[in-house]
Amino acid sequence: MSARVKICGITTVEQGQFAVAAGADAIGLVFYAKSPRCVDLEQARAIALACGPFVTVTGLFVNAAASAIESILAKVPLHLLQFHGDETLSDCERFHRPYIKALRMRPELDLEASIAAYPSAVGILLDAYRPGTPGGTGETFDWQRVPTQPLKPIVLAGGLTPDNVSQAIATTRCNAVDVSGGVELGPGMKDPERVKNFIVNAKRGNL
Ligand SMILES: O=C(O)c1ccccc1N[C@@H]1O[C@H](COP(=O)(O)O)[C@@H](O)[C@H]1O
Repeated sequence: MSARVKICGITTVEQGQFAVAAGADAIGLVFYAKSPRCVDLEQARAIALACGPFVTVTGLFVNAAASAIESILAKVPLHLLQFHGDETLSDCERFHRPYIKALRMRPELDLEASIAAYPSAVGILLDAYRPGTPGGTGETFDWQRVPTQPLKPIVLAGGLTPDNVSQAIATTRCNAVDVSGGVELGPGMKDPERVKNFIVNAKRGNL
């Protein structure tokens, strides 16, 4: 099976459309004010509606207030929630939507126990750990740490690029990848060529 691909940090309708045209299975809208990729409600709604059916529109949150998430859900048609902070199981479950939980690969992280803590997640996203930054760092982690028989489907993230994504999939045997910085010209500016190459290389399958 070829890998599922999410292009995260889409900031314009045009970027959403070219990601979908290039074969993205999912796009990500960042609702985290400190990110250079943060979108407002109007932008987010326009992008979500422009992606067309059968594309998973994902909302990324970092320790957001429940009321803020509710306001976004009332306006923006999100299919999947991505919790990228320190959200607990009940924080993730309270919206009754499919969700993925991001775990940052701190050296001392008990990965098995951390995955088991989110039994209702549709997947667990593994990202690099940089102290003080919740994600989107453009940094990789040791792919050998990805479990070969995980309790939950794994989404691999962190520093992926068109050049390393095939190797990342071959090493981890994950069937979903997420990228932000590795397909950009600058923060928030997706590069159509890099997006296309990333998707081609991810979907080419394991090396
Ligand atoms: O993209 C962001 O700005 C962001 C901000 C805060 C938390 C997560 C964020 N992005 C997610 O981080 C990972 C790795 O991104 P990168 O490819 O290394 O740039 C990915 O899952 C993004 O969705």
